[in-house]
Amino acid sequence: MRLDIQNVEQSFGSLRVLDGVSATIGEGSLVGLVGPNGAGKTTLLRTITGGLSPAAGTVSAGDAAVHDLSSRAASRRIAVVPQETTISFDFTVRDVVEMGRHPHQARFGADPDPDIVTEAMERTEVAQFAERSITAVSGGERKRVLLARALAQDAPILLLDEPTAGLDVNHQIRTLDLVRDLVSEGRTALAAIHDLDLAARYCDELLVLSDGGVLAYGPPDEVLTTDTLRAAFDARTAVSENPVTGSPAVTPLSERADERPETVHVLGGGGTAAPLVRRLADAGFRVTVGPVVEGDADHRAARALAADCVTVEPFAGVAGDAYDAAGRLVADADATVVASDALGLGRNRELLAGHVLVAGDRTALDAPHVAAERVAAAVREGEPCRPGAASARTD
Ligand SMILES: Nc1ncnc2c1ncn2[C@@H]1O[C@H](COP(=O)(O)OP(=O)(O)OP(=O)(O)O)[C@@H](O)[C@H]1O
Repeated sequence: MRLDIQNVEQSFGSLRVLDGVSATIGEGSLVGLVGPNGAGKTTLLRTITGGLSPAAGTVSAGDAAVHDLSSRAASRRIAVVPQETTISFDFTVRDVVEMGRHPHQARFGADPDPDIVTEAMERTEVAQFAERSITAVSGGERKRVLLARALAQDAPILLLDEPTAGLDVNHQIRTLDLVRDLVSEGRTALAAIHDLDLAARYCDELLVLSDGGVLAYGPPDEVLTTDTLRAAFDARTAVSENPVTGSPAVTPLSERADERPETVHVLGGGGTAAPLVRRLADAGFRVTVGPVVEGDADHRAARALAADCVTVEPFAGVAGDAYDAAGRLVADADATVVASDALGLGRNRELLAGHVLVAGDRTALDAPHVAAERVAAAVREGEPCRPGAASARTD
């Protein structure tokens, strides 16, 4: 069933939290709702379920406007796993999961499908403590019980508010695997997820909420860019590819860039530049890189940091264009670092004339923090450039 959110507005007193949010979640897809604290994710989820009436706009589940439905009818279409998991009454786990069946029960009739409760408990791995009081299970277990309740509700649309928060790594993965299974069975899911890497790995699309509006909505690898993350979270990040899952991986970087407006150019090759590039970026420098071989570790590090980078084809050698482009980056940089003198300076010697700081030997590889500190100190002192001293070392 499709979920359609059209121009939804929501305010608390004078605080405008949602300011014209629109998105369509297609049937059978899992969309991750991401955004900074206070962006309005929970408010949007509560508005979709009918828990809050929108100040303006509409939410449709399939062909019905949710806010025109009775709460029973709405609950047959949309099930929720809330963020707040405190349940203080002394119900058993099974009682709580059975509550999910209310929308399907006639007032004095039997549940038309009682097995669904057992199945929901098995799928969420809570059956083993079904008869225990809900007050006597851990926070993570309670979260899974609430997921079981939502499954028992057997609604085509599933909303999840931080389904993995407080879960151990094993149950984070199992929970999202289960949500993925539910989606492949045809359910439509919208899940607020703070962990961007998990969101990118599991969701078909990400909806980035920021300042009450939709900042971006699309496949994770299109949405998770350093620019969007800066705009949404006001954070400096590197976006790379998770080597195991192939999905985007977001690494937040420290925010010292403003204190260090200098640019450092790194010359490397064969993976020698990557450790230093990361360290320098983390120390707040703007970093440029190259020439490096297309697709190698140095190139991947530069791409993850959205750093200006000159690349050459594998085995092609550095051709004139790449050489000139690298020359421009060197000329624009406040300092240039040769990550490893194993490169042999060769033609680079010309490139570097007047801009040289050689990190030297294996320091950049084996102890990038030492090399980065050295570069930082030299740049701070303003004397990294000894004209023509291409072979000068600081180690
Ligand atoms: N009942 C309420 N009364 C007043 N303000 C509220 C209420 N509920 C939420 N807010 C405010 O609305 C804004 C959005 O809150 P919301 O919980 O939707 O954000 P969120 O994106 O889910 O945040 P988080 O990532 O921290 O869970 C926040 O500034 C919050 O303080």
